[in-house]
Amino acid sequence: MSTAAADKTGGRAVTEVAVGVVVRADGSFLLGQRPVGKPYEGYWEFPGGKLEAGESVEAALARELKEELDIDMRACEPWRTLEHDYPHAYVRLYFCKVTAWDGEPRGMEGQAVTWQTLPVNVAPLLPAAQPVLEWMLDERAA
Ligand SMILES: Nc1nc2c([nH]c(=O)n2[C@H]2C[C@H](O)[C@@H](COP(=O)(O)OP(=O)(O)OP(=O)(O)O)O2)c(=O)[nH]1
Repeated sequence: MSTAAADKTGGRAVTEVAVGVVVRADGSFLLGQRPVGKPYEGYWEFPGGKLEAGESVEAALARELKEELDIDMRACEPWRTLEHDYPHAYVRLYFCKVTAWDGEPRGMEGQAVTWQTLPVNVAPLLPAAQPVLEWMLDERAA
């Protein structure tokens, strides 16, 4: 018998993803460009990646930020969760604000990285990264 969850995901497993909104004191935030060979290559995204088995969101994010950007995360605060149905996967994204880290971010996988403010001047963004910009605008207006 199908359940609501199975209907929503089309019977697929949910891919859980830890995503960092890495924010500097001046409000600028980091975007990276997805490397060649990944789904949506060339699209801009917030840094992060899939949780490994048994891994917490925070541990996954710290690992991904080290692997992708060579920074050591020091402070991370869970922010919002978003689900998105892509052709390649049904994803659940755990967005966290990262406000303290050691090191200077650089693209360790050959990807471009950029500090941005609103409105961003890069495109396209991943479909499930776009709402983050609206959340930031909402917070700024509050
Ligand atoms: N990092 C990140 N992923 C996002 C964002 N928005 C969004 O829909 N996603 C999706 C795209 C992918 O389906 C998934 C992340 O998986 P990924 O392939 O980048 O993860 P990974 O680095 O662990 O990949 P892998 O090469 O190890 O398989 O989440 C975002 O802003 N940042």
